Amino acid sequence: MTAGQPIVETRGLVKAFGDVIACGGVDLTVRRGETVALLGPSGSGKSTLLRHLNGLTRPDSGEVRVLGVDVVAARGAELRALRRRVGVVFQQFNLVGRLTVMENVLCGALGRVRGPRYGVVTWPRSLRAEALEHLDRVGLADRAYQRAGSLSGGQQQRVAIARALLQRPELVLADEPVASLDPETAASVMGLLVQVCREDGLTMVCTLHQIELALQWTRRVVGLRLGEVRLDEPTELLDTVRLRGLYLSDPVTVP
Ligand SMILES: Nc1ncnc2c1ncn2[C@@H]1O[C@H](COP(=O)(O)OP(=O)(O)OP(=O)(O)O)[C@@H](O)[C@H]1O
Repeated sequence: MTAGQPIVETRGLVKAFGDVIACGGVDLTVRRGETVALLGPSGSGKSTLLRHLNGLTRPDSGEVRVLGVDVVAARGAELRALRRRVGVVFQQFNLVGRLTVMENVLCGALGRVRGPRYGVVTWPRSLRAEALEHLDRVGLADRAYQRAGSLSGGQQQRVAIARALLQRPELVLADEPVASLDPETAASVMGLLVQVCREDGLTMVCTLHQIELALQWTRRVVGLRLGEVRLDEPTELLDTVRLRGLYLSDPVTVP
């Protein structure tokens, strides 16, 4: 893909759960290399929008194209192939606590090997070396053979980032990646996530609750409210006061 090419495109994306309109006709284009934060109050549809991007949720109507793939039409092998190109970072890290840090990171490469793996030594040496490099990038190479469950929340999320990188993704989706962390750890993990994505030229879309982190680390903010895009601007044009407008109890428009 060339620079600036659309990586994510949604057109008229509608998704309702009963009477609740989670996405009310969302048009969104994210280009290669962008780092985008989805902001908005609880229930504004951020996670639902994100889940459409790797086919975890299917829309009632509208189009979703990711990395050139029609996600709405994709099934089976095509959807699995797309998901191998999309790294996901979850709020709760989703590590296997009883496995070592290294084994958790290696799980990011499951789409690149054939057959099951039992223990670190059954993975190709080249993948182990690559996993260790990513652990080094997130500052945890010295913890490679420790049980993942024994790490702090911030460390576990760093392992999850290394796992996502080992997938060699083109797009990273992060659903509230720092919501479970204390403010200082949240800021450093968010900074790390953006830094590694930039270093590798990856496109990143995340949902966030912290306005300050969006302003500090992402290049563009898409503000949602009641399932609609109310704001879509480069971060450099935004400030805390304007973004707080998204969260007011019943704003007609964001100033
Ligand atoms: N699987 C589901 N079943 C029923 N309702 C759902 C489902 N998923 C989402 N919703 C509803 O859709 C709306 C949007 O939810 P969503 O989780 O996308 O919002 P959000 O902005 O990510 O919220 P939060 O910041 O609290 O995570 C909410 O009213 C939610 O209750």
